[in-house]
Amino acid sequence: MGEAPAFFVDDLQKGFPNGFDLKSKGSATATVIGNKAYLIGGADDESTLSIGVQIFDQTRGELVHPIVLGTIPKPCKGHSVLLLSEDQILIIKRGSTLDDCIWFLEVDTQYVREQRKILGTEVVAWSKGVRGYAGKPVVISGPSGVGKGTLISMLMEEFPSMFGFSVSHTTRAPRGMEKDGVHYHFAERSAMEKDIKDGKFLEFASVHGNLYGTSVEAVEVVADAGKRCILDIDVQGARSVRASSLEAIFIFVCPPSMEELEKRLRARGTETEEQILKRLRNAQAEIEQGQLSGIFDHILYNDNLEDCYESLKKLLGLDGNVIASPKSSIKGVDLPMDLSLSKIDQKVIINCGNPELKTASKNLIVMDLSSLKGGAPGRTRGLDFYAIDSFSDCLNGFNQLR
Ligand SMILES: Nc1ncnc2c1ncn2[C@@H]1O[C@H](COP(=O)(O)OP(=O)(O)OP(=O)(O)O)[C@@H](O)[C@H]1O
Ligand SMILES: Nc1nc2c(ncn2[C@@H]2O[C@H](COP(=O)(O)O)[C@@H](O)[C@H]2O)c(=O)[nH]1
Repeated sequence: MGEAPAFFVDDLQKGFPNGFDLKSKGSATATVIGNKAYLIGGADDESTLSIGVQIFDQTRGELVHPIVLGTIPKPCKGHSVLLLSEDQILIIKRGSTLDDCIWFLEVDTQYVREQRKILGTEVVAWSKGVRGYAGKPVVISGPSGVGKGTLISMLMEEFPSMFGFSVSHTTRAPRGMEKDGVHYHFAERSAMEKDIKDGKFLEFASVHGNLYGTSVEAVEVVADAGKRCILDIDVQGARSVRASSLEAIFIFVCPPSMEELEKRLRARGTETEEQILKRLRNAQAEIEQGQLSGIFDHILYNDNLEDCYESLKKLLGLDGNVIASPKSSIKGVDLPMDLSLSKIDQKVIINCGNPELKTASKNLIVMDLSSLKGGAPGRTRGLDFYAIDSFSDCLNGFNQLR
């Protein structure tokens, strides 16, 4: 037998701890984890309600305003919460489409703990649930001129619906054909430094005299499109991502020789002589680190471009046996304003209680937590929904799996 429904979460909303002013018009929810109550929501006006987060520390009797990382959900007309674990709260936006209704507030995951240490204050992080089964992000590193950009362009051209490029920020000047927002977000150093301080970057590094970095948003945008994210970053950046909680595949691209690397850099014709020399000086150390640091899962040698591209596809599982993503069962539904949530083992059941639910005669929508991957920093991938007639369908299905 599976477990009985854990609880109906809306009950939580009735019992705020005493001793503080919630400043809400009755739309906020409180979820208690240990000695902390996470207060989510608050009124902007009568119709749309922003989803702010405050923490009431019951031990100290203090209301804390945490640093909130990740993209904050857009205001909505109301929300429901469900405590998933000691480190994560599920938020369902009422009256939203299934593509924008599932959000996770991480309160004590590995990422949040790391950020709390770095930022020295209370931190929470949002991660939006996105549909689709895109694989782990792919980090590609290697010395300047080795051909990373060329390989990535080939991949994106052959598999446009599968991969999306993480557009980095940089303080370097654009090259002739480069477009802001496409190749890079070209940024002022002071603005970028402020954003780094505010926790908006997954990683950053000083490379060849300029600042480069991957914003959390850059990775989220790709996941929102249901695509697999590709990051073209230097070895220091790869090291930071490896140390972070973003699960990724790490690939290092090596040149056949330093002479060939120099030839490619010069032939590209995008750098001054001084910059070429700087990049070549840095290349030697990067190649050593790439091969010996243990950061990378795979090393590719880019001698012949076509051969190297074939090897890249092979290690990404793209050599002819592309597995089709499972199709989501429900599409195009708007969740009603009036819903309740329950949890049976790894399944969250959204009770829409509305026979006029547009897609189906069924009022119970199931979301399977066991298929979820990723999380902050970035999106929570692998979201899928299906409809059932009754709670017993869920229990039966669950029993059959055992
Ligand atoms: N296997 C190869 N053989 C010959 N030329 C190549 C090969 N791969 C890439 N190139 C060429 O080398 C040059 C550098 O490639 P690319 O710009 O992709 O390097 P990169 O690693 O992205 O560099 P950076 O880190 O500076 O952005 C380009 O002109 C590209 O056409
Ligand atoms: N750590 C990071 N490194 C990055 C990022 N974006 C690019 N890069 C690396 O910088 C060098 C130089 O790039 P170029 O476009 O000026 O030739 C190259 O090795 C890139 O991989 C980033 O966001 N973070």
